[in-house]
Amino acid sequence: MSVKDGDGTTSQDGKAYELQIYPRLSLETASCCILRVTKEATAASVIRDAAETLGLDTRKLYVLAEVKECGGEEWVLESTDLPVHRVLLWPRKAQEQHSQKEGFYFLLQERNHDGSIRYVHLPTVGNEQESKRLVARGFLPPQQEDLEDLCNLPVLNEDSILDNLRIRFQKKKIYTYAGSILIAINPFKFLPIYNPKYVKMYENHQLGKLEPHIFAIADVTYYAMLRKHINQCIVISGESGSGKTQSTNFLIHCLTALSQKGYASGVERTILGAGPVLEAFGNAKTANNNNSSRFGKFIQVNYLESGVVRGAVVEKYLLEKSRLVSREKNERNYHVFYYLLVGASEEERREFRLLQPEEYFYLKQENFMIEDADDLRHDFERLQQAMEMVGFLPATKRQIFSVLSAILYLGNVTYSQKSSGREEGLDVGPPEVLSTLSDLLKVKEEPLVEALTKRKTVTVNDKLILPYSHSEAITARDSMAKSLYSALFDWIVLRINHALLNKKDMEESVSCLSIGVLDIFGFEDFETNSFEQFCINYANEQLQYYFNQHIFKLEQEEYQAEGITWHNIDYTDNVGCIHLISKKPTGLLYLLDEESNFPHATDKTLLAKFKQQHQQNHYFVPTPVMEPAFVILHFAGKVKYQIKDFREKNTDHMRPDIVALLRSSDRAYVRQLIGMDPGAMFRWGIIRASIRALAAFNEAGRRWAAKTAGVVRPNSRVPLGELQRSNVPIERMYRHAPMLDFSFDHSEERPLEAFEDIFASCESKKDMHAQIINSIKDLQLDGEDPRKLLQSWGRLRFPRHVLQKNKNPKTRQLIPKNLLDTRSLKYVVGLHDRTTKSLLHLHKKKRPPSISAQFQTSLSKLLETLGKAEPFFIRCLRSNCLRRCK
Ligand SMILES: Nc1ncnc2c1ncn2[C@@H]1O[C@H](COP(=O)(O)OP(=O)(O)OP(=O)(O)O)[C@@H](O)[C@H]1O
Repeated sequence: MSVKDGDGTTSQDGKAYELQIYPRLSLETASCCILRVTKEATAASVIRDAAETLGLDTRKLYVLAEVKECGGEEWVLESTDLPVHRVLLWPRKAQEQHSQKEGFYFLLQERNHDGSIRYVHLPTVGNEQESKRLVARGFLPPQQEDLEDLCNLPVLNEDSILDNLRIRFQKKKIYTYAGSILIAINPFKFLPIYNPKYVKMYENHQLGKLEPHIFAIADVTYYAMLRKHINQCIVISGESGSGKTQSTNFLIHCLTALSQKGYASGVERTILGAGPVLEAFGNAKTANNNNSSRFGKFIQVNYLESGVVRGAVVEKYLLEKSRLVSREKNERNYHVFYYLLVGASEEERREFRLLQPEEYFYLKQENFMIEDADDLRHDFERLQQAMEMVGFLPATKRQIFSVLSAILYLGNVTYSQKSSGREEGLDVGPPEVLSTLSDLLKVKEEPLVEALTKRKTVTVNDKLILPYSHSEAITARDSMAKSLYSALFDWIVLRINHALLNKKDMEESVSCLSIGVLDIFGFEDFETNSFEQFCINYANEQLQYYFNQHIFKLEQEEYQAEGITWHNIDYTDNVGCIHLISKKPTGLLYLLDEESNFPHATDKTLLAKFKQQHQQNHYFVPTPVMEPAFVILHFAGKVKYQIKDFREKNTDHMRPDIVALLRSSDRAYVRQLIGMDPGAMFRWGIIRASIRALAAFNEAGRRWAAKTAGVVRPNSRVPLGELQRSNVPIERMYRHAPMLDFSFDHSEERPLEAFEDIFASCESKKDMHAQIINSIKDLQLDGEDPRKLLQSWGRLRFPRHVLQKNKNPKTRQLIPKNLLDTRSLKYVVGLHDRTTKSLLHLHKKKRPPSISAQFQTSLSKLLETLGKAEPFFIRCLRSNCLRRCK
């Protein structure tokens, strides 16, 4: 796709876009047709134009499918979907060159009258099966050098297993079974085995009948769920860069495709948008992977009993917060910072007060070089498009970017010892950084400086204010940045879940079936391991235990119960290690919590406690007395953990004085981030959007009136102030909501003609009012009746001619429907807010739960969900670079 300005068809944004459409039909046609369309062109109009251009029989039915070869994805567009919007999510190169070889394109396919798609050229499996049958009957010699299932190896040892995997991998067979477990070796290159033909080929097939494939696992879980009415889960494990996230994407795609028979539903579209948003905020370039997920996730796809997707939920685990303030050389901070800094327009740069990337302390610690500026610019556009797909209004996007900018500025806060002799404490600066910070976060400078330099402690009788030492102040500053970012990430996950929610989920009576996919960080053993690795490896111990239970223990018990002669297989039972870490009351995590709460404790006393309590434990390996570290014998090997900062990291919540500071912000979004009332901002966001739309309606009316009277007024916009003056209830609303930031939203500026279009969609003034009432009826306006507000809006001028002439019954939704309901938002908050609350110190108890306790809670919740489901396992392996698929 390419963008052309000026000539030809133009969209609201003044651009015409080129689409290349490849026919995949039973009859021979031209290899491709090129259309020039606007951003608003629907799939239906594109199909019509393509069929005409290609000279096809227009009585036949066709569908348009978006193909993303690298993800194995093929999404059939609904007639109202907008193809150009999809293209805007593609990588830059694919957008610019838009040929099939870039792996992103549109297909035109034929559709049957029952709605199913007519697939042509399905791969044939007949011959292969025939030859297998001949081999089985002894007519052909067995010619297999490699086996699809490791369980069939005549000799089962490490060498034979690795040989088999290697031979298969060299033949580009990256998948192998070990019983029902799928082993996937990352080929680091695209293999053409993921398009919908393969989804179809594996549909409703018994595992093992066809070549091993990830779609086979998706298919088995889907049909097992429907047949047995039991939830299913797929646990994906493997080291960083082994392909877990890619596998998750293939699975989610297949699981939704199976259910929709080729059509993308609203949920899938939201999932589609959720991916790039989560990726921008939760992924970063690391030494092992240019796009490494720095958080664990569990995506649960919910189904109706009929097998149709009805919603989805994303749960996240342990975002790596430390990356925000420091990381290894050649690694990067979260993608979104670079997207913003390189991709923002001049206007955005001014608004968010952006500097050059190398001017930020939080970004310049690594060997800083941005060679991929064009990609980053494109990724920023893609991110914005994806944010829109999950329902972020332009104003919300701007609030998010302001917070990101504030986080970066925090890193530039510096300290020096107070110069004036007698006064103790620190000077904080530089002044321009502090004033920008105060402006971006909308907090007063004085309390900001206080929070950055002094600790406030409240005791029973007294309030103590103590100045930080230099290193304590740096920790406090970084802690503020980390907490803000992780609150932002939690908020984004929450809003994605809100967009993915199906209202039926709120009704208990609706019976629920689901398939969950767990993509969680693998076992870690670095040169220096700390608290983060300790938590991650503990999660892996728990998952290994779950794996053992299902693969060995339960299976063997079943054999015994059925009286089958069976020699129990020895497996490494890791329950001892789990007890060492988490058994009450002396497990390492409990000792850590104890020492984290004890005011005089240090890392040293913590280590002494560990040693004293567990000296005799087989899983607690002795270390030299002086070494500030301890070693644990994990199922995957010994790992040495440095005790330094364990206590501090375990209690790294948002500090109460920082919470108090942010609560005083004049920016509703910042207050919302720290958990005041997630609903409030959301409601006001919608009202604000409605008011803006109405202001513009009004102006369009004026313009029309002026035009018909032969006068064209140059000033095309009513200042909101004018609106305010003329409408008493609106004025009252301003008073009721002093925190609202009603400054005009420039990024939302659209030509007024666009609003005439909206007028055109309403049959009458009554109709327009009905739409707006409908849009805001769920909102609680602090006792204000929305109808009263509308009465005043009724005084706005409407262009009579448009209202009279237009009889088009199709109405247009001003604000996405699924985002209009605060009840559902509250429901999602209830589901996911536990960790946010803890993080932000909002618990009723005096002390919020420690980070490890929160992690343990979310892990137990996960294990409980997994425990109720039938599991499948995918083990991802990272191929080494010498033997990668050529
Ligand atoms: N099946 C596959 N086909 C083609 N390329 C793949 C496949 N699996 C993985 N890759 C490539 O390998 C890269 C790393 O994979 P991925 O990000 O999924 O790893 P990961 O295990 O999730 O890593 P991390 O734990 O760091 O997030 C991907 O960016 C992709 O380019």
